[in-house]
Amino acid sequence: MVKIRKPFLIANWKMHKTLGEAESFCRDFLPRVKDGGRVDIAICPPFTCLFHVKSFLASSPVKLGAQNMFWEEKGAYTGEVSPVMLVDAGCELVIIGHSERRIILGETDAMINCKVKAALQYGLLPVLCVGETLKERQEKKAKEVVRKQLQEALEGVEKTENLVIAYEPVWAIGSGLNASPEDAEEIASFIRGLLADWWDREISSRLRILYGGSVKPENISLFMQKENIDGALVGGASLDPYSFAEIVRLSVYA
Ligand SMILES: O=C(CO)COP(=O)(O)O
Repeated sequence: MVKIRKPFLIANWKMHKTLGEAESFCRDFLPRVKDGGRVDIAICPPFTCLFHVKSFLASSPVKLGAQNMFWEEKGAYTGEVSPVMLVDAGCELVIIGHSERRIILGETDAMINCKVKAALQYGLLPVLCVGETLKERQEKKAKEVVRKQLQEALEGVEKTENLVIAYEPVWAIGSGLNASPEDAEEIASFIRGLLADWWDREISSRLRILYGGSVKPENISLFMQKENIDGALVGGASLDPYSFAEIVRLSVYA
């Protein structure tokens, strides 16, 4: 199948890696992904490693991203990091609304909406995460939940191509239990349909929708073969340079 959208593979390291470990990853990973023409690749390290990782990415096609940010430019917000600071550290993208932040840290759809708007305002590509819990899936509410999360996150956001949506069912994250490629495709296609209704079909057909949740070299091709899945947001398997490089390689040839 020929897709018009370029595959996008994003490593979300979550709260893993010291400076030394990040450096060692870069030394092993970057020589394996020299050809950036056919796929977009990004690494999202913890804040403490951003600037250091950027120094290794200078001559590579790999982009730098953050895992979160606050929406204000500066001020008395102890512990927060602003979009301006992320751009300054070399970031091009930022993950917003990850389920771990929603569930463990109490992030609301309204906060996520502020973050999406701030990312766009400061020139960062928002990677907006949505996805249902196991209970919601069992109650057949997956689409309803995803629709509400998307609607609230994009409230007041002008139609734009500078957006990536990551469908990450909560029960598939870090569990080893990936969603079936068919279930993931059903939701990805639902998301594309919503964006076509809310914005327009042209923009919606160009937006990249990623799947996330227990992606590994053994299953990436199955997801990439689906019409509406344009890549993956990878947690655990992105911590190992060889496994993430293999995921990138397989995503191009699926
Ligand atoms: O949360 C994820 C990526 O953001 C997925 O994590 P795992 O790949 O470890 O399941």
